[in-house]
Amino acid sequence: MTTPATTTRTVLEATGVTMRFGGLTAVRDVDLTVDTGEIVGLIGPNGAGKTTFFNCLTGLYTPAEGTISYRGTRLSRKPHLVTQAGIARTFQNIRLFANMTVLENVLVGRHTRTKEGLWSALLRSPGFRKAERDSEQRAMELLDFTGLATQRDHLARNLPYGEQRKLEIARALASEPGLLLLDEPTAGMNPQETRATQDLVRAIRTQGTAVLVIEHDMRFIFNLCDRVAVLVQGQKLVEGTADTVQADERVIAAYLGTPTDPTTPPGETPATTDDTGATP
Ligand SMILES: Nc1ncnc2c1ncn2[C@@H]1O[C@H](COP(=O)(O)OP(=O)(O)OP(=O)(O)O)[C@@H](O)[C@H]1O
Repeated sequence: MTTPATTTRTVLEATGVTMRFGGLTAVRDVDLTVDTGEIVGLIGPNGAGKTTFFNCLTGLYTPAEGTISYRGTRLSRKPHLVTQAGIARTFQNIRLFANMTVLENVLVGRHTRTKEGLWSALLRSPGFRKAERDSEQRAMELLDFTGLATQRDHLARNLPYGEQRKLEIARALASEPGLLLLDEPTAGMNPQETRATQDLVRAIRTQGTAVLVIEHDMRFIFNLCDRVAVLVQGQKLVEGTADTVQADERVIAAYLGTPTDPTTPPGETPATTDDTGATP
């Protein structure tokens, strides 16, 4: 099914996405697009709904309302099919295979791009061995790209924290995504590692993968992103360039936690409860 409004440049188009947990509306009527060659930031205070929105995009959650399309085609609600379609992600809490090597972790990320089936693998057919060699070559390219090639045989759990985050990115890239979702990629990093991650994300964009990134480090976001969307209490409050977002008083109010509802445009009455009666 194609979405007529989508342009050929649009990689991701999310429209009216709403996700509820019982009485809590964690994401409310959020629209967001990411175009080819873009790095888009998603920011907001703790509990604003950023990770929940990512989980809706990747099929981990099924939104109550809204549509999500990748390159004009509605996405399946099954995470492995979303990856196969071209969206890869990293997680806020690192999810590596701790007792596998660095190289093996990246090879796992290749599985959606390997056509050889179970019997081919069990019989170690020539086709399977060729696919295995190609996968390993691509995995090594990605380890070079992310600066992890010399650690290829180290166990993932023995890597320093910053390198584990890089390995998560390498593994996500192994599925050859057109869109990469990064959930707090610099959490726990020192300033030098954060700058290196900034360069890495730019390089990923240069290689043709659009990026949507959640991050609390504002310097990182404003230095890096072409466009920034701000979520507050599940709603998109503002979207624009770094300058637009930084100058918006409602964004400042949301971060400082002023008692007025920052999602209410000036002159309107603030909403205090959601439609289920719960305070968002
Ligand atoms: N599985 C869940 N069940 C119930 N409530 C949830 C669930 N996941 C998230 N929430 C709630 O939804 C709201 C949004 O949470 P979410 O983790 O998406 O926010 P966030 O913007 O990613 O926050 P942070 O920056 O702290 O990671 C919060 O109130 C959270 O408690």
